Amino acid sequence: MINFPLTEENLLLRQKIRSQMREHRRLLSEEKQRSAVQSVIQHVSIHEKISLAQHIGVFLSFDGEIPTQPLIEYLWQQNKKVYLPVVDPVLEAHLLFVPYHKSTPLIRNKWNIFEPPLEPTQVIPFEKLNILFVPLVAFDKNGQRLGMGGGFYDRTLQKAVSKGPYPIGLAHDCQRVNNFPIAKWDIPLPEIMTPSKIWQRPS
Ligand SMILES: Nc1nc2c(c(=O)[nH]1)N(C=O)[C@@H](CNc1ccc(C(=O)N[C@@H](CCC(=O)O)C(=O)O)cc1)CN2
Ligand SMILES: Nc1ncnc2c1ncn2[C@@H]1O[C@H](COP(=O)(O)OP(=O)(O)OP(=O)(O)O)[C@@H](O)[C@H]1O
Repeated sequence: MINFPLTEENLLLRQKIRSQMREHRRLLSEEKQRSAVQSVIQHVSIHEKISLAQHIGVFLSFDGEIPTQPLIEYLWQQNKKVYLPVVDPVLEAHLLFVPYHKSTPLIRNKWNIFEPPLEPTQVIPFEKLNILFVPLVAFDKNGQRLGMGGGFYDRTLQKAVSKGPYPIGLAHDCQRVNNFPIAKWDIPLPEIMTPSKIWQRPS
């Protein structure tokens, strides 16, 4: 459902889908969350692009997202370098990526999401990332995504269109919807991993 520009009604529909999907994922049991990340690690372990990658952007989960810490530990074991997003204090609604090691201290940002402290000298040039795992709230079979509504990853993905990391969405199966109103700034993902399968964007 493409809509340029979004009508008031469609903006409201996007909001409604966001709150429903956030509630669904928050209601998943701890057991379901634990098995979700183990299934994702299985997909990751046989993923060719990931096996070739050196620098991988991930995120620290909140609000019922697939818990990424076990995935990060798996990537560390594979000798991958892992990076986390930090909200850019200068460029509004942009993300910077900084290294994440076992000993990196973490602080809560204004949404209670853990972030490493921002050391400007540590920021990796975005195009050096090979893979970027992307959080999302809802997705469809064409790779369209709805995020938290801040536009952070839309802006980040725009930078990845021509050069930069290969983006892979990460979500629970229950976050898939048949369709939702798409905005002109929404950038579809080539691939979305859920516990049950990898959704490839049809070409
Ligand atoms: N784990 C993780 N980290 C992430 C994201 C994410 O989706 N997941 N983000 C992906 O973009 C960015 C954070 N974006 C966020 C945007 C809005 C809200 C939020 O809670 N908004 C309030 C409403 C705020 C308002 O409108 O005043 C809410 O929904 O209750 C949280 C995070 C960067 N880090
Ligand atoms: N590439 C962009 N450049 C400038 N503004 C943008 C861009 N992408 C999104 N925005 C703005 O950001 C706001 C939020 O966008 P949207 O509702 O699509 O966020 P989202 O995809 O849910 O969030 P996120 O990308 O952080 O997960 C919109 O008002 C939109 O105008």
